[in-house]
Amino acid sequence: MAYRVMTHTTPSDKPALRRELKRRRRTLTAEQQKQAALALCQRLKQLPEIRRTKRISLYLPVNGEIDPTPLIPWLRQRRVAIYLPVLRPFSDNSLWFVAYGDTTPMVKNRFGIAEPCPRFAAHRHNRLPAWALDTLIVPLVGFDQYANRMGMGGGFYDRSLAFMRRPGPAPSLIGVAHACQQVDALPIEPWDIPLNAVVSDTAIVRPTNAGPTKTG
Ligand SMILES: Nc1nc2c(c(=O)[nH]1)N(C=O)[C@@H](CNc1ccc(C(=O)N[C@@H](CCC(=O)O)C(=O)O)cc1)CN2
Ligand SMILES: Nc1ncnc2c1ncn2[C@@H]1O[C@H](COP(=O)(O)OP(=O)(O)OP(=O)(O)O)[C@@H](O)[C@H]1O
Repeated sequence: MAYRVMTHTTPSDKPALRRELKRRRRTLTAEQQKQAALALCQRLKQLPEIRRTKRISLYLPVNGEIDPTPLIPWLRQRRVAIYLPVLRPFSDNSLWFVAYGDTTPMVKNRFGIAEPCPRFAAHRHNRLPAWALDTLIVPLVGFDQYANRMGMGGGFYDRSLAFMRRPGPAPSLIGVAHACQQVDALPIEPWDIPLNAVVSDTAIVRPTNAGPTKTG
């Protein structure tokens, strides 16, 4: 069951809503987290976008985020190349996507999230810009029934995905979150890039014509 609180959210409520949703996921037990991760990955494996992916980005979960990593063995079996988001050095809150394997050297970034180390990421052949991926698994703090998203608030994904506004490559964007991170309606910001779907441990949400559009 999705929680339903804080309807009719206005942009000024965003920081409070973000705090509340981050708090909710931190209260889940280790067992609940494990079950949610498995249920999430079962759903992800059914998605056409994931079944045809060749180059996908995932993330390593922190602070109660739902864990997409049980998908990794299945992806490796299918010879899918796996990438992780890395904070781009000398750039304004945008991301690179760096190849991730068993032997990739890792360090913690300034948010305490493990990522491939800068020396590894510095080699061009180890990384891709977002437009060169075919699928991105996007970590969400919140989502609604129209597949609108709320992230950590840094604008990292929005900035890295700004190319989606122009003609050209358009990777599939799959948001993931716990069911308890669903709210009735999220405020839509002009810079928001629409997702193809949100997948939780209990549902797959696709944007519909019935919902608000995100054209700003
Ligand atoms: N697991 C994971 N990796 C990810 C993201 C994410 O949301 N989840 N990102 C998605 O953008 C990027 C990192 N973006 C982030 C943006 C803000 C905060 C943040 O404000 N964190 C703490 C403060 C921690 C600190 O300053 O030490 C907070 O929650 O208050 C963290 C990560 C790339 N990697
Ligand atoms: N394409 C962009 N160019 C410049 N600034 C941007 C862009 N996209 C978002 N921002 C800025 O990033 C900040 C955070 O945006 P928002 O609160 O929507 O984050 P979010 O969607 O929750 O985070 P994220 O994208 O990291 O998941 C805003 O102040 C916004 O102005």
